[in-house]
Amino acid sequence: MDKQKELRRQQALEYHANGRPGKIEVIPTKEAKTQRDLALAYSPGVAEPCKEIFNNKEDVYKYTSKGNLVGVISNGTAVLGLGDIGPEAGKPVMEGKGVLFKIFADIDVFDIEINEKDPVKFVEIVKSLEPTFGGINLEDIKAPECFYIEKALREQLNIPVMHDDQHGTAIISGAALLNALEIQKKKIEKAKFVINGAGAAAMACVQIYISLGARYENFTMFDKDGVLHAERNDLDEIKQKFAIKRPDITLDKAMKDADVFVGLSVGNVVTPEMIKSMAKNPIVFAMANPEPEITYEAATAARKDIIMATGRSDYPNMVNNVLGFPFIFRGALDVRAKEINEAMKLAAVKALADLAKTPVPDIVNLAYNQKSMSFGPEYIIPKPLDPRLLATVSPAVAQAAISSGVAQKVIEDWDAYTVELNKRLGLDNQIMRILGTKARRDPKRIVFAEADNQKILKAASIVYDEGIGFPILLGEEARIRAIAEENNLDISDLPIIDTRSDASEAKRNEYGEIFFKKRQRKGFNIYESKKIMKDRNHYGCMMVEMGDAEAMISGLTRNYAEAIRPALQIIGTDEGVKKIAGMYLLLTKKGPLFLADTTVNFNPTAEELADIALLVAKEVRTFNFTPRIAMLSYSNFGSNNSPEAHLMAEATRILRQRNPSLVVDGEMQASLAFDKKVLKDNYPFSELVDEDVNTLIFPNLSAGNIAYNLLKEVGGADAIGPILLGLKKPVHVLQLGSSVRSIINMANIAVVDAQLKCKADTGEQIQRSPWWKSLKNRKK
Ligand SMILES: NC(=O)C1=CN([C@@H]2O[C@H](COP(=O)(O)OP(=O)(O)OC[C@H]3O[C@@H](n4cnc5c(N)ncnc54)[C@H](OP(=O)(O)O)[C@@H]3O)[C@@H](O)[C@H]2O)C=CC1
Ligand SMILES: CC(=O)C(=O)O
Ligand SMILES: [Mg+2]
Repeated sequence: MDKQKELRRQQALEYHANGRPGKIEVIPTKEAKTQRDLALAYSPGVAEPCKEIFNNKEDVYKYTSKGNLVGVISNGTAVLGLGDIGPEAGKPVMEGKGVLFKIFADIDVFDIEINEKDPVKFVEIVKSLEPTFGGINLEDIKAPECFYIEKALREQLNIPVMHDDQHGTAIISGAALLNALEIQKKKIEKAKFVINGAGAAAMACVQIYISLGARYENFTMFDKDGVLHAERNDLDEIKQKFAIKRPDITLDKAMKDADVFVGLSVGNVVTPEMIKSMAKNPIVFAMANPEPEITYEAATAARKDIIMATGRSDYPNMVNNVLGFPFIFRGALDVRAKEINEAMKLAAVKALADLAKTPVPDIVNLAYNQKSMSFGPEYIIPKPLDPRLLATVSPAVAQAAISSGVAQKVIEDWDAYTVELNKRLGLDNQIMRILGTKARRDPKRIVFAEADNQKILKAASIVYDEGIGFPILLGEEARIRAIAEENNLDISDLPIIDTRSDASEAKRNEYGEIFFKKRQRKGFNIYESKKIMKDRNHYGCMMVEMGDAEAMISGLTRNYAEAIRPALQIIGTDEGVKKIAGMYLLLTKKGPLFLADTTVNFNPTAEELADIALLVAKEVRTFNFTPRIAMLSYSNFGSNNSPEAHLMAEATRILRQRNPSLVVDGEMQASLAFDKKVLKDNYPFSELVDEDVNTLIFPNLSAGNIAYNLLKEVGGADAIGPILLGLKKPVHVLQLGSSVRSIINMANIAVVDAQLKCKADTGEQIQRSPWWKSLKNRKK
């Protein structure tokens, strides 16, 4: 295994093993702290809902989590393309599906791995679980058993049951196929299909293609034993429908002049020659996971007129059932559908296909760092990070359930339903995913000034491996290599600069002279200016200033003020900015919150507080949020006459004067900022009465710093920062004790910041560097 693959393997294992093993946990939805809470949650209080449900079974939806709980159930017989690896080995995938259900559609999941291959017994087991679940998503169960299992469960259960590998895949690939055919100007009735794989996913796909207009006689299908032909006596009823008369057809013969290839089998079974022999404007969906039947690179190199899709997220056109199951179940659960029927599946196909043709919103372009993604060969289906999927696919499915008579609950107000869906999604959990994707589209060079720190080095190697940026490591080479070796980190592609070494002397002198010009009347002579370049923070900032890198990350082991000073001396503040400030982004249950100043200014004046708020507002907008600012205090709108309360009232006044369109109010208590009812009842004049506050400005550094630390440590919020605001170029200083994860988050933010600030620098210099070439090659 090459080193890169080994690293990824280790990271995946570490990801799963770190902290609480696995990827999911159960969290109570009700207060369960006091004796009273416990008496309600459990005995004696719990007996009351029990009795209600006993009298009326339907009330189980009212008093328990059943209505939002899906069972992801597998016996591990066809796990991804890994085959029959058993229920325990399949559990990480099932937990993963649970994660996707939650983050994309706010559906809770119990993953259930069953040690039973006998389909009849399997059905009995799953059937007995009906009381627990609002729906059942069967996963990674091999064909042909899965067909019997799904059919039997659908017939016998009163809750929606869907085998994801069959219908989830069929729905997504059906939508992608319709759009690909349209772009390639082909008619589905006439298209010739080659299907490799005749298992769960493939059989459902071909059946949906038939419902969409494809003809049986235009299919040539293969399984492990070759082409499905009439003389074979091992074909079950479903395979027989696709059997052809010619037993001598091989995959390469079948591919000649085919319009569409669909792979749902195993990786690397299709050659470039086969792709070359296909008809004009071919469509290739190589969907085996994790290795497709042919790589994206090989297929697109073989044909320029191809539309190519895989099941992977790292290439254009990801045709993967993740685009379906969360949203389909959301719609089905919300109308308490008894089943997921053909009408609902076709509604999902149409909704997905149509969504791809509508203008892509900024947030999706931002996520994929595209100026304007639009319907075409590299965008035939919406992106999984598209926040519109939930509010588009789920209502279509719900509507179809209602019209086809399987819904037990009717939605009257569709607008309100859309609002509810969007609320469920919450932009907060998307924000880092979006920033990560954006960073990866246009990675920048990041100087890590303290690369001889184990956490930094680990983060840097992940930043490189994930394509977020190109780390340049500052520090003593032998020491850095030893740490890498000890931690099994591959840093062979990363440049290391020892700022103290003789080899760096020329550069030190060059930077020193420039530094001297900047600081000669501020206490530095030429000798000191050159000498100070031995300091990694000075050297790193000079690299950013001179365009030898686009961003710097420092701190962690240092005094904060000391780490910022070189940035101020060398890079300086943005135009019009008098003072820099520090902000934290906290991902809380109430959504993302931006807090300032948490890091830099001890006791700002009212003018300075207004400056800070304006800097924060600008940054918040780069995250694609509209800033809605509360100026915090212990006083509400003049309720206290102290100088501190006046300070925030005055800062609010100045802010309004400087930017009348800004949504801001204060001074106010933090609790009031989040309690719209109390705000409305008592202060109906406030600008924030109908607003969801997302930005908090604190009266001084103590308050800001204490608040973010409490939110992080006690409130369970994820903290990202400190994000330095107001510098001309991105330099970020880590807080002592930052985790590897938060260093990576900072690198993401630094790269996105650099994309905005250093547009001119992404040229030749990066492209010439060996690590850029190697990363590009890996991504191809
Ligand atoms: N992108 C996506 O969204 C999805 C992708 N998949 C992928 O599709 C693949 C199949 O999954 P699934 O249908 O659930 O599994 P199944 O086990 O039900 O089906 C596998 C099928 O592939 C056939 N097969 C195996 N090896 C070959 C080969 N060398 N040439 C031709 N056919 C072969 C098998 O043949 P036989 O019938 O003779 O055993 C069988 O028909 C997996 O790689 C999976 O990851 C699955 C679901 C969704
Ligand atoms: C995507 C999926 O469900 C599979 O590959 O099995
Ligand atoms: Mg699957």
